Amino acid sequence: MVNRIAVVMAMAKPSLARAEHHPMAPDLNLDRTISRGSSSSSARIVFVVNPKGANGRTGEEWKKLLPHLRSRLGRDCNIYESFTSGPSHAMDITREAIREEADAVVAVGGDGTLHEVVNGFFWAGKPVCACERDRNSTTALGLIPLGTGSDFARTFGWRNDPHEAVERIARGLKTRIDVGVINGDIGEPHYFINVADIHLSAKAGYYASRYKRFGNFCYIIGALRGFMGHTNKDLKIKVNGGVWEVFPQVTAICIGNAKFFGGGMKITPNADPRDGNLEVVILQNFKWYDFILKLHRLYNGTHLSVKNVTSMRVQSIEVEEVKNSGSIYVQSDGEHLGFLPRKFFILPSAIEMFC
Ligand SMILES: Nc1ncnc2c1ncn2[C@@H]1O[C@H](COP(=O)(O)OP(=O)(O)OP(=O)(O)O)[C@@H](O)[C@H]1O
Repeated sequence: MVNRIAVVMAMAKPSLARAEHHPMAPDLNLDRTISRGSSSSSARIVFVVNPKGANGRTGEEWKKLLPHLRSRLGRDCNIYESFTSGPSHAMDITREAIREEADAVVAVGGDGTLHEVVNGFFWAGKPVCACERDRNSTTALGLIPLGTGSDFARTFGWRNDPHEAVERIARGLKTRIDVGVINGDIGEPHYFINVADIHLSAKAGYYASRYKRFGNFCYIIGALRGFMGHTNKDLKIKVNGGVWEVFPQVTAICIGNAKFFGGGMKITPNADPRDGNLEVVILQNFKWYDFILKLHRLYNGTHLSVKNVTSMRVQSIEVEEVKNSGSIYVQSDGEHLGFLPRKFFILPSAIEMFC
């Protein structure tokens, strides 16, 4: 699909008129057309760029990448770029791109940007679709990992190397991946692609996000801040719609569609975003010194045999406090999502992704 024709540069804003080379679909009302393929079948790819990702590095790397992007994809694709103006904007851009029949939406940034793009694939609890489009042709997801942690990419062994990422898109190979869903008192469901987590790690992540300017060091600052005032809590858990079970003195629960979080910690080492399951890892009765003694095992994914660590594969899991305090943090893909109770479940093969 992605290997033909010539580069056309159009640096002005695209009009709402139908694209000259894509008569069946309207031009995308996005920030800018970077390059225009010359065939009527040119794929339309929207790059959603967070210019502030990784402390501004994403925006700079994106600018440097453009000449390569044009030369590698420009012959075959109409390429659009759209810069996010702030939190949640990537969701709106993605929804608009899907409704306007984009062939792919590519998140350019970190896990937060990817998370928002994934959430943009859904609206009011259903996948967004282009009304007039053939049911068999959907919008694919792509990723140019350029964030601080870029943890989702690690599951596939992808580096923060934008040239490699462009190559994956150029190859055009795709795989269907699962998406996690979170329901709670938040009205609409929320989606995650990487890891959702509860209690200490989620609190640490909440604080880490305030210190992204320090790069990966933000996770250490977040962890130290998370420990302040932390107490392990008795939680009730229901797996796959079964019976409620009490897990005493829970330190953290991590629910992985993929393997890594917190800037490279292999927390759910058996998770695979293509297997229709979530891997749940429960840490109980951990003290601060346990993290120091066992940190290397958390990073290399050998912690499942450690005392007070439980793991299971689930399709759904509900988590509540035994005594409700409303203060147990919940995080999804590194984004703060409020507090318990919550239900998590898997949507198998929900999105097609360049791999
Ligand atoms: N223009 C913008 N200005 C400020 N914040 C933005 C802007 N666009 C998006 N954001 C927010 O920035 C957050 C973090 O971005 P992103 O995930 O790309 O980088 P990161 O946090 O450095 O990387 P990682 O999540 O992999 O650690 C996103 O969740 C998004 O809400």
